Order: sequence, then structure tokens, then C-alpha cells
Amino acid sequence: MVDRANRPSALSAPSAAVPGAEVDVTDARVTARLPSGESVEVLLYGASVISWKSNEGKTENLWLSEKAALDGSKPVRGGIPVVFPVFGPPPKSGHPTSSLPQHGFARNQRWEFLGKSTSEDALDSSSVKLDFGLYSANLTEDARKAWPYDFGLVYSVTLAKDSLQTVMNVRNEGKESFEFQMLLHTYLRVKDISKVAVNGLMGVQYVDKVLNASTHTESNKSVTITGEVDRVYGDIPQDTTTVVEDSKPRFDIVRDNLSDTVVWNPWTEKAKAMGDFAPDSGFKEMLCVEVGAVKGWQKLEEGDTFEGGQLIKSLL
Ligand SMILES: O=P(O)(O)OC[C@H]1O[C@H](O)[C@H](O)[C@@H](O)[C@@H]1O
Repeated sequence: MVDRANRPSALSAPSAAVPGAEVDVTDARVTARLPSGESVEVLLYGASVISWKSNEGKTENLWLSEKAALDGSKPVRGGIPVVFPVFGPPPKSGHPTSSLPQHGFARNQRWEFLGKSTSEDALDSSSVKLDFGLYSANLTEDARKAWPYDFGLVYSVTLAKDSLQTVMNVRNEGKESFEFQMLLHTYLRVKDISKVAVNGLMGVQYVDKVLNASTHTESNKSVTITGEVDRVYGDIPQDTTTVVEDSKPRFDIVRDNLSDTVVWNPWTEKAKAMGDFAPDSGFKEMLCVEVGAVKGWQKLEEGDTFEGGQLIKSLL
């Protein structure tokens, strides 16, 4: 027989209270901080993550240009801009995205903060999820005209001790189907690009935008960056791409329901040519590893949803 009196009871013996995450919401941005010091900062403009600090807040994992516009006047150069509903320059004509700007409109619309949820099981496993929404009804008139579909986007940013997860949910709220592409344009911060390699792409076909959009198959286990790189790796079988620095794994990027990854570094000349890229030498401290669905199009029927995202682990 169980001795009820001596049995530990969840009710009578509550675990020590774990302090919760702090979330600060202003008119322009949402900042969340875990009790152990890690933090994330998201602009409502574009739902752009502009800072992610791990290691008790001591290590910034994202690169942000010193000249990035943070006032909503143009997409943010750095952090994690959201690309939707088209990646890169849209098809020249004949596609519903053709009159959209490069990378679509999501990165330059004001999103709504939908709220937070926190998990506070223990200091080491606490996390906070921030949800942002963008709906066709809230688009600027120009964007609405250029892409007249009814949709709802919910973008969730979850900060945990050593990771950041960003997940996009796309819903077709209209009466007709639409096609889209999406991508999370992550600017990772590195210490020295000459010591960086990307693993997990061997055997994958890619389109090399630096070499006239020619198609190649990746033959390297470790892809190093020694000049301008702008490659679209498609249909990647393995889920995880690892960024290695100084021979040590620095980031694991785990894709969820997104099969493509763009690797981009503008290098000397292109960096200099971008008015909002600073300092000029900043390309030595960044590497974009952008997960997405950009090869071909995702078709969504009336009432259907698509969800895809990434989990980035900071491996210090
Ligand atoms: O200058 P943006 O519109 O932000 O684009 C920045 C870069 O984004 C992606 O990585 C593309 O593959 C590049 O071709 C492009 O240059």
C-alpha cells in the first residue's frame, strides 16, 4: 500500500520558483531576455530579428551593419530579414510576383506583435516564444496591389539558452490558390571569414549566381569562402548545415520543411557598393546562411497552410 503521507506531492512540495523571461514591448520593437542573460531583439518593421545573444548574453550571434536602417525606411541590412513571397529579383514578367521588389514585401512591412509564451521549467531550459503576424489586410496599398492575395503569416521566434528558432506559418485565406517562395535571410556573425567553412552541403546541386546562374554539384565536404559567394543550394537531403570556425563547429542550422539554403558573402567590391553595408570590411565578419523554399514555388490552395523554419544552435 502506498503511504500517502510520505509520498512526495507536486502540490504540497512546489519546486523552487524559476524566474521568467522578461519581455519588453515598445512601439518599434520587442526584446526578450532569459533569466540566464540570453536575449533576442525583433523589430516590428519586417519582423526582423536584429540581435540574438547567447552565452549568458555575452556572445552576439548575428551580424548587423553599422549603417542598417532601423527606422522602417528600408529593409534591415543584417540580422534575419524575412523574405516572402518571392526570393531575389522576381520573374521578369508573367508571374503574379513580377511587380514585387527584390525579396518581396515581408521585410519592409510593419508586423503586429501577437504575444509571447514562456516556458520556465528550470533555469537551464527556460525559453520564450514571440509571435508576429502580417495579414494581407494590413499591407501597404502598393504591396497589396502588387500581390493581391488574401493571406496570413505568423512568424514565431523562440529564444532558448543556446538556440534561436524562427518558424514561418503561411496561410491562404482567400478563394484562389497562390504560389510563393520564402526564406530566412540570416546574417551570421563570425570572427574571421578566412577561418570559416560550411559543412553539410556535399553532393548538393547549386545555382551559382556569381557564375551566370550556372548549375554545379558541391564537391567539397567543407565549403570555404575566399571571394564573393552567392549560391542557391536546392533540395538538400541532410537537415543540418554546420558553420565551422577555426576548425570548431560554431553554428548548427537545422532546417524544418525547408529544402534549400543560400550561402552569400558579398566580399570586397559588392560590400562597398551597398550604401547600407558598414563597415566596408564587415564582410569579413559575416556569412549569410539562408534557409528557405526558393527552388520553384510552393502552391497553397484555399484554406491551406505551409510551415517551415530553422533552429540555429550557437555552439560555443
Ligand atoms: O541586397 P538585398 O536585396 O538584401 O539582397 C542581398 C542578397 O540576398 C541573397 O543572399 C541573394 O542570393 C543575393 O543575390 C543578394 O545580393
